[in-house]
Amino acid sequence: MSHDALGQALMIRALAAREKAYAPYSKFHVGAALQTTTGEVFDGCNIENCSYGLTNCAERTAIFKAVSEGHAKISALAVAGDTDGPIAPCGACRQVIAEFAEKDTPVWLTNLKGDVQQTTVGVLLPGAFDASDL
Ligand SMILES: O=c1ccn([C@H]2C[C@H](O)[C@@H](CO)O2)c(=O)[nH]1
Ligand SMILES: [Zn+2]
Repeated sequence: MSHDALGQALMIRALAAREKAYAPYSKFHVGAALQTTTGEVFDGCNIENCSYGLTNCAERTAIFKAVSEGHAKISALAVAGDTDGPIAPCGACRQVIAEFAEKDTPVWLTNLKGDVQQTTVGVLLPGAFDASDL
């Protein structure tokens, strides 16, 4: 599959996962989809809680699903939300993404209008704290 086709497939999967969002408080629905280095695809949605700080973002839901199934290496990621421009992952998710991806791992950020920003994990979190700093 070409790079562009992979991005398209993951964005479609992220948009589908977004439909499952549990977001009764913010009403802001987000979906994410990733491919692992072993070729599997995992997706996730945001899951809120009445104790707001316990919310899990879509990106981390997808990553935790993959890691808990034994796939701890991400080779590509897409995120979709109903934003004006392409969605911007929060800082917490950028750090968690960095844990399981390489700096040059491609990331597609999109919205419901079809705006797309193709970036990389290293651009999303320059100067990341990582395991080599420990
Ligand atoms: O990239 C993002 C940005 C926000 N959210 C969620 C968290 C919360 O449930 C809602 C509003 O911030 O959107 C995500 O899941 N991913
Ligand atoms: Zn987040």
